Amino acid sequence: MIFIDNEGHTNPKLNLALEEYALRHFDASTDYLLFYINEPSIIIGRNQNTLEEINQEYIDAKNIHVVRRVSGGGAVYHDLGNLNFSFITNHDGKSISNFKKFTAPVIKVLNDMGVSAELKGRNDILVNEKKISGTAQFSTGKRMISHGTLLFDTDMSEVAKALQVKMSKIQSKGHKSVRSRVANISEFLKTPISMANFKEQLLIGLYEASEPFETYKLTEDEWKAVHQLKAEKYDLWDWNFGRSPKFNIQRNKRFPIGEIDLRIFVEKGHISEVKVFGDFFGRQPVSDLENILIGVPYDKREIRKTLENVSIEDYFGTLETSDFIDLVYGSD
Ligand SMILES: Nc1ncnc2c1ncn2[C@@H]1O[C@H](COP(=O)(O)OC(=O)CCCC[C@@H]2CCSS2)[C@@H](O)[C@H]1O
Repeated sequence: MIFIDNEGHTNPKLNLALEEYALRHFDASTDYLLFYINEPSIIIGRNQNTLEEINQEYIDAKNIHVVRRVSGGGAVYHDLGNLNFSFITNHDGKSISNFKKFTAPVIKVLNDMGVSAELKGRNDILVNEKKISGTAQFSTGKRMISHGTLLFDTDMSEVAKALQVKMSKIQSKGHKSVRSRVANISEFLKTPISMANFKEQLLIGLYEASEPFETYKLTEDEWKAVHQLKAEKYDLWDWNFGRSPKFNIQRNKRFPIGEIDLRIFVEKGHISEVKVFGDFFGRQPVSDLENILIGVPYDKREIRKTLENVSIEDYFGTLETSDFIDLVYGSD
């Protein structure tokens, strides 16, 4: 087993790029272990609709990263109190759902620390019925990633707030997260230890489970390639938001001019169809407004920009542009 040194980076986009790079390009004749800790972020599963998983207003205000990962499963919150472990190994054709193999050594180390952790359900590690770790896998060709979180001393109020979805009435085939009661490992330790110490103990425990163990430092060229993958994938709105499965939203609201009922269809992150119904009267056919919105990324800033020079009153009578934007994107 070779331990990959991530040099203490805490940018989730860089860490996920490093993980994917190692999966695709590192020596396929050996196993790797990577640890990473991310600054506040929500990490979305491969097949999720990002907007159905996040509290957009909250994450904007708090500058929380939103990043999609390559593995499936639900959305989790990371901060500097959450340690991620990632095994990069060969794929034997069977073990793609064999989480046990990868979680067992981690659980053993926790048990040795006096924490009564156990694997529950398909892929959660629980202590006293509370989740302290969520895991997921991804495979490509002969290689696979089996990775998981370890809530050590994460700010739990942030977990709840950042993942509390406000976007209403969305329908999609996106994978929905399974919400659980969560806890920090530090709560279950008799003697308090720091994250650095926890990380070290975990590494030593995993080391004992699979000697020989050495550390690998990436070359300058490899780091360059990791940064390139970050720039071309993990930094992009198209990957983090746009790649969501198609969804539709239905919203209606009563205004002094009458009721407006809206249906929006979003594909590959862009508005593909809009239907506006209602008992309002405008000077222009509302289908013109529907057409203006087609092709626009389903993103509040982009929608605002598109409607900047559009006279909303032409379509509805007395109605503020901001009220219409709130109807299109939601303000709740
Ligand atoms: N950090 C963290 N760890 C464990 N559980 C969490 C965390 N954040 C939130 N949650 C809880 O899990 C559910 C979602 O559970 P769900 O089962 O839907 O999803 C997962 O567990 C995915 C784990 C992905 C692990 C990857 C490893 C490296 S990068 S991310 C969420 O609604 C919260 O209740």
